[in-house]
Amino acid sequence: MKEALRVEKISVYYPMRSGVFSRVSDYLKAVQNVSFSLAEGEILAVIGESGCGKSTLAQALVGLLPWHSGTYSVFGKEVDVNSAKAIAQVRKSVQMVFQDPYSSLNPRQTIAQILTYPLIARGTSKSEALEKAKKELDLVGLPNDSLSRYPHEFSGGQRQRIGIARALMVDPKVIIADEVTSALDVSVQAQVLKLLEKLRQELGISIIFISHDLLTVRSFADNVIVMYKGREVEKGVASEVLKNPQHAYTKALIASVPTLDFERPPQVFTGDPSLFLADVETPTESAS
Ligand SMILES: Nc1ncnc2c1ncn2[C@@H]1O[C@H](COP(=O)(O)OP(=O)(O)OP(=O)(O)O)[C@@H](O)[C@H]1O
Repeated sequence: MKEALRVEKISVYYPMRSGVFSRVSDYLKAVQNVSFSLAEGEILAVIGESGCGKSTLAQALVGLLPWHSGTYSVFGKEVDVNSAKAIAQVRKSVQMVFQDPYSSLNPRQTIAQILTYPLIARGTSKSEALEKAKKELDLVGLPNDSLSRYPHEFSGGQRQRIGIARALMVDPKVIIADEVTSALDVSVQAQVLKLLEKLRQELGISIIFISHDLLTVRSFADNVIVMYKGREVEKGVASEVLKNPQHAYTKALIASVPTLDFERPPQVFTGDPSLFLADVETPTESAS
């Protein structure tokens, strides 16, 4: 299968500021040396506890955050990760759908304005953009009369569909879905997952699926990366990693979801958390 994305050793740091002049005094190393490859039509899950760097990774992949280091290729073409402009270009083929369907849509804009903006900004005519918006609304299962309505007139699941339709407006090859179901009811979650699966099947779209929900990841994703404190600790076929985890942290993560572990009774990890990183390469680069 063709490779959609290849990321080698991406690191993303947040500057920490202190003092009267708000100088950068240190860096928070939110993502450190994470590598992966994403094939066309693949669903790759990224899991790990809150704060482990999943959203930071996602945002860096679409140029919303600067890279500290690493290399990036998109459909075989190397991207200059030191150029914010070059990474922003990636958004022509890599689109992000955000966690919160309530705040990710501008409440003052109609759905028509929200959907057509990315195309009109690129020079497409209004009528052509509107035709495309109707097509994408149809694909995500919303009626055309949604176009004249505002985000508050829709349910959470419908808003998430609108978020997905907005991403689809530029015909992306990859969608990064950052916790797209976590704000939704269970039954609505299933509908959104079904929609993502349809996009993969019908359009061959690859999906990076960021989630806390290990049960969903086990059934939905092909492969998984497990992150802990900004680093990858384990990766592989999702069903295998979640059935037979090798790393102490993955085991602990799974143990916190007792229903996932059919073969062993529910257990709580009581070991030293620092052991999780014992077999992970320690980065040597400096933030300066
Ligand atoms: N804008 C920011 N400035 C400084 N630090 C940040 C910023 N955003 C996130 N962080 C920190 O970076 C680390 C990684 O955060 P991130 O949001 O990527 O984690 P996450 O795994 O997506 O968490 P969650 O599952 O809760 O969304 C955390 O320590 C977080 O506090």
